[in-house]
Amino acid sequence: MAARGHHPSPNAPCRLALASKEGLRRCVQSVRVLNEKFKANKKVRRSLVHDCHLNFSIVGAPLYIANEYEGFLFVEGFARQPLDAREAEVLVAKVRQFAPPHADLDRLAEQVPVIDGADLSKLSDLLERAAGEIADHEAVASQQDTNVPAAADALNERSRFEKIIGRSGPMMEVFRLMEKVANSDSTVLINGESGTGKELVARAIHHSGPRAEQPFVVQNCSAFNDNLLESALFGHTRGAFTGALRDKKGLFEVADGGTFFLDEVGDMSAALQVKLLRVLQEGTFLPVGGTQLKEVNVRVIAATHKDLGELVKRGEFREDLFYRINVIRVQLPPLRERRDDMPVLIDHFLRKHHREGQRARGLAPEALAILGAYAWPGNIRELENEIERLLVLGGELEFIPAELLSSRIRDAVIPGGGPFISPRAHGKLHEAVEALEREMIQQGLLRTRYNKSRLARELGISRSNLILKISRYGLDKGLPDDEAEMGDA
Ligand SMILES: Nc1ncnc2c1ncn2[C@@H]1O[C@H](COP(=O)(O)OP(=O)(O)OP(=O)(O)O)[C@@H](O)[C@H]1O
Repeated sequence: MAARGHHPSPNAPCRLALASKEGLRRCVQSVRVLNEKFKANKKVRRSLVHDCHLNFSIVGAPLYIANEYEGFLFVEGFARQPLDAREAEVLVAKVRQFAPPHADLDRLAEQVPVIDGADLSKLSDLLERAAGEIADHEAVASQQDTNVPAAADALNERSRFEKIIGRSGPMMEVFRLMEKVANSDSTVLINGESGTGKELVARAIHHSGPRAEQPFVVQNCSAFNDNLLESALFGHTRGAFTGALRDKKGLFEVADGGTFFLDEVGDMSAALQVKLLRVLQEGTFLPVGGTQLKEVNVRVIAATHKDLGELVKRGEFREDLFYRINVIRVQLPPLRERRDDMPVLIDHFLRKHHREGQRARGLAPEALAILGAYAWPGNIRELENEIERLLVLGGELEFIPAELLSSRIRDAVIPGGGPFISPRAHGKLHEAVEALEREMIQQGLLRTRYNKSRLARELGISRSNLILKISRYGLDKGLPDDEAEMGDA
């Protein structure tokens, strides 16, 4: 609901930090923390304020419809008081991690909007009132449609891991293991290349276990330098370092009662590995600059694309920590080892990214063949991005043709980038001639933007003959109507 859509902030530091994928991820993650807080405490019906990874504030009001928490409305990207020199320096250092390499970071602090005490409480009231009005509106709407609760029940009855798509042998293994670990509290290590769904699996384990109503907190251990990561994970006390103007809770505290997903755990420094081991063994930690141990009850799910066993051998990862987090290991197979899942994944992403007015029902056989032969270094994330792109470019066609695939993918499968006409030196002559004819017509249709009269002229055949061939080769699926034909028909 309210927290689902995320739009670039007009605030300059946020905009720069949102320029990178990691920056966007961290921003979404900061907003999610507020969501988790609301979810964790259903008694909170007023606005809450939370600091994001850039130390800006986010104020959010929970949205309850028929007494069910549905999300929250929020405003983000402002400071509660003008930044002092040290805070400005910290801001620049943080933004630099995410901003494009040559971005101008001068005078960044001056561009931060400030919403102080009185205005902040007005803003909070406004958000609460807006949430109230949405709830009232929804209550009226749901009275008009008594079938809505039944539909919601039907949805809940579907598979526990329904967001994770896959039917291949390796994925069925993963689901079996997930079923086993979901109800336990044991630490889980998820191993897999980038984009194989590690975070998705961690979320699903959390949401199908007893901690589902508690926070799910994510931190990527390679996103920060050591000091910032330590402070993010364990918090700090006022005065712990220059610029630490107040006590700050760490994410382990935020995750208390819930699950902490530590991504890229293999990138943690030796010092932080010691602290993590202590939380795992004793449930306690010391905030930066603190003298009093804090106690938490957090389930840790760690992930890495690295071979931790190998890191242990090289002395880069503590052996005792390795054994502590490697209690249950979920190995996520790369896409190239589960090609049986490609059709269902493609179908899933076509539905997921379908926009109003698009007709695409699938990909043309050539496109599927090329996707099936590609090595997918970026795994499912890369496949999802490609399908989203194809829908933008060819969504108005019923079957998206291979010509619209990214040249990166086409070139990797067919060196030289096509065209897709490959001479056949064997087999029946009439079959080879037909294959060539089909390819020429298909590519011609794309080249002429489906102008059959022009293509018929180019091919030296009559328009009616071309139409017959188009239908014979099944190339009419997704073609615009004749009347809509553009150009000189
Ligand atoms: N089996 C799957 N079914 C549907 N979507 C998937 C599946 N696996 C991954 N995805 C989608 O692919 C994208 C990448 O997944 P995710 O972020 O979980 O991967 P990751 O392994 O954690 O990546 P990284 O290591 O780069 O952080 C997400 O949009 C996710 O929803």
